[in-house]
Amino acid sequence: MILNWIFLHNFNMIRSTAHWLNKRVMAGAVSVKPFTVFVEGNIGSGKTTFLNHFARPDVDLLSEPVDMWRNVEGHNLLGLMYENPSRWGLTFQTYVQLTMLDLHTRTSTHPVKMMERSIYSARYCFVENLAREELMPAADYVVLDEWFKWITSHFHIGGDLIVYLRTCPEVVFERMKARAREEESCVPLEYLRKLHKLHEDWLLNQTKFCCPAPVMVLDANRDLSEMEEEFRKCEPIFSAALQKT
Ligand SMILES: Nc1ncnc2c1ncn2[C@@H]1O[C@H](COP(=O)(O)OP(=O)(O)OP(=O)(O)O)[C@@H](O)[C@H]1O
Repeated sequence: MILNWIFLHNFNMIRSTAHWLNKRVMAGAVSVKPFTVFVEGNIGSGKTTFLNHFARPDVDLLSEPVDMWRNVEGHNLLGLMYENPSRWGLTFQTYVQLTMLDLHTRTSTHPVKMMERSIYSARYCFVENLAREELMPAADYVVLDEWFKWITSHFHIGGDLIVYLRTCPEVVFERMKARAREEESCVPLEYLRKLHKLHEDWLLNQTKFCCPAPVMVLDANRDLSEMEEEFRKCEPIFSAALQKT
């Protein structure tokens, strides 16, 4: 039932987004502001693979933000955050917010801009999880939230579409173990379950936080080698933007 709903919802959304985008392209709007896609999903859901699938000269790809957090003047902020979230949570999240703002505000001459994650998932999933798990003092949470609200009300973050790579926590847990990223070696399945729930509430159920753009849901549980088929569902939207060139 829910899968039918997702399919119909996605189909209608692709049609209306492609139509709307065509109108923008015809009006020449894309050259001013690229069609901006945020690729979201749990850890290990295949965001980088998705972005790489769309690597072409006309698409501006901003992928692997995690690399920026692993070496900040010699400090591995991601590693510190996992070692001691209560001590380093605010430091790490402040830096994530800064890097996301940098990526959001970078200008682009390409008709399509695709970003891995956004300032929204940082706030609505990761910061929220730290606070709920009481790994972040209430005062730190409030300060981060004040920054978040100020940034999102004073800058044009401007997402046009969110692609949600939807997975089961158990599936991404296996992928995460297999890729063996050093900082993630102690991440338990429970952490992925909590992040999954936060993504679901934000992007699918839309119960707690507002969504900054329409959401397209893809089944990302399939083997990464089979994901091409899912990725192709986005082609009509991106082709409409690329017609400009
Ligand atoms: N705002 C954030 N706060 C805390 N940790 C974060 C945040 N964003 C990402 N991370 C951490 O960074 C690491 C990378 O996660 P992310 O989901 O961004 O990329 P990924 O797993 O490499 O993506 P994929 O495998 O889908 O391509 C994870 O260990 C995750 O917990």
